[in-house]
Amino acid sequence: MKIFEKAPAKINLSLDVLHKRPDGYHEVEMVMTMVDLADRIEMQELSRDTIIISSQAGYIPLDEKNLAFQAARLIKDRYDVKQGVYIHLDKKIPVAAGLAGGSSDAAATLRGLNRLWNLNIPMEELQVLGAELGSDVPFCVTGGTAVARGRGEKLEPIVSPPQCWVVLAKPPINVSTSEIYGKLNAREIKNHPSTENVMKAIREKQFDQLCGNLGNVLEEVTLDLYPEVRQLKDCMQRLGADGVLMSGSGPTVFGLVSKEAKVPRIYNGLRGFCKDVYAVRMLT
Ligand SMILES: C[C@@](CO)(OP(=O)(O)O)[C@H](O)COP(=O)(O)OP(=O)(O)OC[C@H]1O[C@@H](n2ccc(N)nc2=O)[C@H](O)[C@@H]1O
Ligand SMILES: Nc1ncnc2c1ncn2[C@@H]1O[C@H](COP(=O)(O)OP(=O)(O)O)[C@@H](O)[C@H]1O
Repeated sequence: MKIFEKAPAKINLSLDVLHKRPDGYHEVEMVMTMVDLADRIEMQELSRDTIIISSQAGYIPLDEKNLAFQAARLIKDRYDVKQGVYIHLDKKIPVAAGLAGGSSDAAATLRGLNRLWNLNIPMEELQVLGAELGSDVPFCVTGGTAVARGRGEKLEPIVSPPQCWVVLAKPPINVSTSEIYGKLNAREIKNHPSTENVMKAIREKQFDQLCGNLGNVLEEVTLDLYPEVRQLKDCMQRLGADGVLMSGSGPTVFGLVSKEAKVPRIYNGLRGFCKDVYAVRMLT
C-alpha cells in the first residue's frame, strides 16, 4: 500500500524568549500557524525491515540524519513494527529557512505511518513522540494555529488568523537555529513582543492589529549577523506588505498582505532581490 501526506511550512507570527533553561534550551512563547507551501510525502510499505528515503532535492541528507527517517525509526522501535517503509520526500519548502520543513516532514511521517500501519496512536501521543525529534515537531503534528510554550512542545490551539496572503522570501544564506539561540542573550532582549496582543488580534480577526503586533526576538541576532535579512525586511516593507517579520531563526522573511491586488508588485519586486520567493495563503 502507498499513502501520501502533506507537510506544510510554519511561520511564527510572534516569537518571544522568556529565559534560558538549565537544560540549554530556551523557554519560548510563540504564536505559530501554517501556510500553503508544503512538501509532499509518499510512504510505501516494504516487507523488508528497512527504512529507505529518497528525494528530488539534492541538498538534504537521505540517511539517519533525515528527520523523516528518524520519525520512521522512532515509530518502528516504539510500537515494535517489523515492516519497513520507502519514503519519498517531494521538497517544496526551502531548507534551513526558519519554516520548519524538516520538522513538518517528520510530523507528516508520524501521521502517515500511524495510518499505513494501523497503529491508532492518538494525536497527543504522536506529539509527545514528535518532541523527541525536535521542538517544532509537536506543533507540526496537528498544525492549525497555536501558542507554543515550553521549548515549543506545550501547545494551546487557537482560532485561525484573519485570512490573508503571505509572501515569503528566503535570501541565499544558511542559518543555524542553534547558533542563533546560542548568540541570544535572554537577559538583554530589548523588545519583547506581546503574545497577548497577537492572540487578541487573531481572536478578534483584526488584521491591522495583527500586523502591528508581529514580533520576533531572534531578529536581534539574525539581522545583526546577516544584514541581507534586514535589507529584505526593508524591501518588503517598501513594496507595501502590511506586516513584515522574520520567521523562526530565519533567514526567511514573510509579509502579510490583505489585498490580493498588491501581491504581484511585492512578489516581482522581491524576485529582483532573491530567487526563493513564494506568494501563498495562510492555511485556515
Ligand atoms: C526557532 C524555531 C521557532 O519555531 O524554529 P526554526 O527557526 O528552527 O524553524 C524553533 O524554536 C526551533 O525549533 P527546532 O528547529 O525544532 O529546534 P530543535 O531541533 O529542537 O533545536 C535546535 C537547537 O536550537 C536551540 N533551541 C531550540 C528550541 C528552544 N526552545 N530553545 C533552544 O535553545 C537548541 O540549541 C537546540 O539544540
Ligand atoms: N526532511 C528534511 N527536510 C529538510 N531538512 C532536513 C530534513 N531532515 C533533516 N534536515 C536537516 O535539518 C536542518 C534544518 O532544516 P529545516 O527543518 O528545513 O530548517 P528550519 O529548522 O530552519 O526550519 C537542515 O540542516 C537539514 O539538512
